[in-house]
Amino acid sequence: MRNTILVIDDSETDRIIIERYLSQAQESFEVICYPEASSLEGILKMVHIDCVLIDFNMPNGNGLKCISAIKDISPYTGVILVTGFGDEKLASEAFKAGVDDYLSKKDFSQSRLTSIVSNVVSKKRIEREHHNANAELELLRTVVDNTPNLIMVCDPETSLFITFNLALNRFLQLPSEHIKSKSYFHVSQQFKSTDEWYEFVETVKKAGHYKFETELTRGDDTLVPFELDCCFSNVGEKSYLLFSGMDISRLKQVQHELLDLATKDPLTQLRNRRGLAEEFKRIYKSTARESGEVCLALFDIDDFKQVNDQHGHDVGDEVLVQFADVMRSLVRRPLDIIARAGGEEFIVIISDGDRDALVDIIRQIIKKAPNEISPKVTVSAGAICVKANNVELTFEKAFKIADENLYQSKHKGKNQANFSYDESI
Ligand SMILES: Nc1nc2c(ncn2[C@@H]2O[C@H](COP(=O)(O)OP(=O)(O)OP(=O)(O)O)[C@@H](O)[C@H]2O)c(=O)[nH]1
Repeated sequence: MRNTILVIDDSETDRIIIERYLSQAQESFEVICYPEASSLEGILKMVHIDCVLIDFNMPNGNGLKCISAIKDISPYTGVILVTGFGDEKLASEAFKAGVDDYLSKKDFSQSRLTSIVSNVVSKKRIEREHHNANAELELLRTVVDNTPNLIMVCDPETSLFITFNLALNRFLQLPSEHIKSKSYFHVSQQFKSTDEWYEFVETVKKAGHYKFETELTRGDDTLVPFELDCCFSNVGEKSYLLFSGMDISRLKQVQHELLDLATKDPLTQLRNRRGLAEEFKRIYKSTARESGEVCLALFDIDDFKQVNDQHGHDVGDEVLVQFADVMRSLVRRPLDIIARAGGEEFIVIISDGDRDALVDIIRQIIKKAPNEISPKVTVSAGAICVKANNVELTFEKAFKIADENLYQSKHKGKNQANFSYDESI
């Protein structure tokens, strides 16, 4: 790399000697010479100068006066004061003013000149690189502190926080000195013991990079869903566990809302038919394991067209909502399902109980509906009740049989339920 040296000396002979010495040096120097200091500021602003050699004694002022100007404009340009006198007092004054070195014309030689210039140039380069690295670090720290993501660095041995960003202060509502005495366990209930922590550390070590979803405890003790990205970093002899955590509560809420939109009937707030076949399969399998009964029933409001025709569509809607409430009041076990199949048709899947209890729930719905719904309506049902480990039954087949029984109920005069049991399938 070529270094640019600016020589300011009113003696032409000295300028020529300095230029020749530096040009012949092993290091690559580009030399610019000026007889006086008036254009110093302009040059420093326009050209990158690695080092200025300035003569102490010049007709329009001494070199010392220019030093602070050089330092102000270009703090990482080296300054070497050149003088013909060379006394100790001047040297100490020059260093106080900020020169990087001092060269007396008395013991001027090519090797002395080039070695002083080289040293000053490399010293200033190191200072500049150091300054730039610090500035980059500071910039990085600002970025890290301004990211909304949680950045946490933990000791893999103790799980203690080594360092973290401001987002963690805000999340925990704690000052840094308090956080530094805490560990990852303070923010997460993910691990029940230190053994589980070590197991996790090993998993990250093996995977290199590990991403997972978890809940972190905020300062106000609320649990917030987070996606954590975790990896190992070695600095010197020590290993650190780095976490970068993104708050995914909004994402989870949107996912939940989308799932609701996809699976919920907006009028009755019951679920719709989506995913019902898989759910029936799951319930059927687990009931079969316990040799229990499963009942699938189809309900249809009788003469519903007349309700709409006589009272209007809005009242018809209200009837549907009221019937949903009637079913909710009777079908209440955690595994039970009530869904709107479409129009005025509903599906109930119940499994927790013996056959008589399940049949009774279906009959109670039919009995309760006319008393609870206004304008008064009756309801018909078709159902299938089976001992789950007795017969193989898919949702589609159960639905078809229940639908045939519903047809029978309508055909026989409505306001009733008809059932099929495993013996007849
Ligand atoms: N208000 C309202 N009406 C609906 C909705 N979905 C379907 N319907 C109406 O439900 C009525 C169903 O009529 P039908 O299929 O003839 O049956 P029904 O009058 O109940 O006669 P049966 O089933 O034989 O007792 C139709 O008039 C549909 O327009 C809804 O979301 N809201």
